[in-house]
Amino acid sequence: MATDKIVSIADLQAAASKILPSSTREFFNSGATDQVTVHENSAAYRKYRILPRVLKDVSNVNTTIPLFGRDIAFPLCVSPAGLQGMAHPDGELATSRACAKYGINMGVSSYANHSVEQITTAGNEVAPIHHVMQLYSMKDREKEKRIIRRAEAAGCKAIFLTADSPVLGVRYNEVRKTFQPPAGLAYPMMEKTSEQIQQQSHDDGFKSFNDDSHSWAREIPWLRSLTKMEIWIKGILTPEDVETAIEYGCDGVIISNHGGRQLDETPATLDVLPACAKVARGRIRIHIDGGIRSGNDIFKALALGAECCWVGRPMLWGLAVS
Ligand SMILES: Cc1cc2nc3c(=O)[nH]c(=O)nc-3n(C[C@H](O)[C@H](O)[C@H](O)COP(=O)(O)O)c2cc1C
Ligand SMILES: CCCCCCC(=O)C(=O)O
Repeated sequence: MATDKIVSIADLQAAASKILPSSTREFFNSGATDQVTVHENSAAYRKYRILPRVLKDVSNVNTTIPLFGRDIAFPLCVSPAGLQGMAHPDGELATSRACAKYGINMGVSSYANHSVEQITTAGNEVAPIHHVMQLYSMKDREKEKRIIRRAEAAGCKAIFLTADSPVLGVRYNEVRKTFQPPAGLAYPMMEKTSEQIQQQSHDDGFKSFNDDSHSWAREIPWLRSLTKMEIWIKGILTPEDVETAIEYGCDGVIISNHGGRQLDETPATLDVLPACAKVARGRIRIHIDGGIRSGNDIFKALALGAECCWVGRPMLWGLAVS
């Protein structure tokens, strides 16, 4: 499809899906087991209709919102997603430049194929942009500390602790295709070269780093003792966990099910948003991701209690066609 004919995220997905090799396409597009949650994340937005009031002056609308100490252009940011080098050689550098160009913020995955220093520099060369550093709870706490220190020194404003991944989701397509990151891609934040990555299966790689004994009491005070960056929890789906995040003094939560890639048959994030926003009562920031594919979707999420939306796959599809 000619890029000037791409007018929607569905078009972008179709165009990217034609270009990408099948194992990359499936790694990006699919989710865990039967992908019930992948589909419901987007379907949930179709359950709501928009009732407009008319004869309102819209000649001068302001879509900005404050986030991490400055205004972003509109209530959308780019979720942390690993392995962007599979979509485009510039990977996260290109994402950072695009976010800067459009005045929004970016999450940097611990499994980025470029370093946080390179990524923050790339965006800031275009325009001022804020980044957040995504973290998993790691077995090697010294390595985790080094990631935090590097992120802080590179100017990141927050840690997004991903809380929904004690183990990597069971993704049938990754098993069927024996998914392996392509040779040549490294994880500089995890201090892993391409050669080291190739020596392990994708799943074993994740297991070898990830600490499945994680807990609120272990992670949050420890992170707080190490950094002045804001601490957000990514992957919350219940009002009870919003309340716990408040008790632990977290700055924000991302209502997220990891785009349906972790535990399948968790509810669509939009469906749990109102109850989560209700308990927050302005005591903690509430953002959302999962299945957001249009301005209408952003409008609905904001109407149901989110302050800002984040997107994962649309950015990967954009990288693939650029
Ligand atoms: C290919 C891919 C890689 C991802 N990698 C990470 C990651 O490293 N860390 C993380 O917290 N979430 C990761 N995510 C989840 C995203 O941050 C986000 O929660 C999800 O993509 C949002 O759903 P959407 O893709 O429907 O917009 C990844 C998602 C995709 C599609
Ligand atoms: C060993 C690499 C794991 C990358 C994990 C990225 C991720 O969170 C995902 O959803 O995939």
